[in-house]
Amino acid sequence: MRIEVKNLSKVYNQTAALKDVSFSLTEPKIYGLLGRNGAGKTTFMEILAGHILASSGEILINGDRPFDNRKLTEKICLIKEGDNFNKDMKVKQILRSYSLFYATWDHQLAMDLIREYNLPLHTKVKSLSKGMASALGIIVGLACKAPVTIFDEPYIGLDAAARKKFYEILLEEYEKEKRTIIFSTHLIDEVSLLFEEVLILQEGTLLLQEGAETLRHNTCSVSGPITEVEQFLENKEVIKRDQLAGMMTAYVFGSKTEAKQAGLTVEGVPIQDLMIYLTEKKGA
Ligand SMILES: Nc1ncnc2c1ncn2[C@@H]1O[C@H](COP(=O)(O)OP(=O)(O)OP(=O)(O)O)[C@@H](O)[C@H]1O
Repeated sequence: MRIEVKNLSKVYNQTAALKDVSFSLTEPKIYGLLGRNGAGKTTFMEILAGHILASSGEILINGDRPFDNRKLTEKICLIKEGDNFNKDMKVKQILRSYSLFYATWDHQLAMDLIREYNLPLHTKVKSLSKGMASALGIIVGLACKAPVTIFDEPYIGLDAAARKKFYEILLEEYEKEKRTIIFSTHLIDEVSLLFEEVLILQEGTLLLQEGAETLRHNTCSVSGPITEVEQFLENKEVIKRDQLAGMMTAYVFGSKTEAKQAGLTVEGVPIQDLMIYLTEKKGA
């Protein structure tokens, strides 16, 4: 589905959460929506899902506005950090209600995931542990197969193994059938390999929208003796430098080929460090 964000602003009382943001998501991809605390990510995702209204500007999904638009919201699923479900309903009832809402619901996948995450079908949401409630969110987000699926820090309380399983299944399902997945997380290093495109919000404005491959291609981590690394860094934009025992590792904008030719050890730059650098630089 084509998502067009046009001059989007949202003001809560005195706080401007989004300030005249414009961009488009034109293809089904896995998008990483990143940014520091309070950057406006949740606000954006809630407007996109039709849960709240913008103060000005708009989001159009295939040309339509999502707010109060049942035909469109049946194609969008937002899974948040918590409070996704009615606490007095049992897991089984939650699955049933979502299966009725989403025409694309995959019952078999939901049942497989219930087994995978060992969730009790007859327990009320209020009696689930934090991790179990997150697992239920993930199950719903995956099984609804909504053409626009949004995960906003969906895994509070889930352990590392359960999160890894989630990433694997997300990728597996995405490979079977591409859809627009927007993923917001602070555990960037864990998830960044999934991202095909990265958007960074900074204090309510869009700082960057770039293909993940391009980001990886245009940056590199170089290591070697301090003098050789410093020589390579001359006239380049440096993201980060670390020194230890006469050796230096630096993250830098530049081509990996050039760094290899300089005899340095070359690796990729973690997207998390890039995000920190870009948001600090703008804020400085
Ligand atoms: N309901 C609300 N009422 C008042 N201010 C709000 C409300 N929701 C968000 N804000 C403010 O809007 C700004 C953006 O918040 P938002 O939750 O969208 O950011 P975020 O990028 O999702 O942050 P985090 O990573 O911490 O979850 C913040 O300054 C926040 O305090």
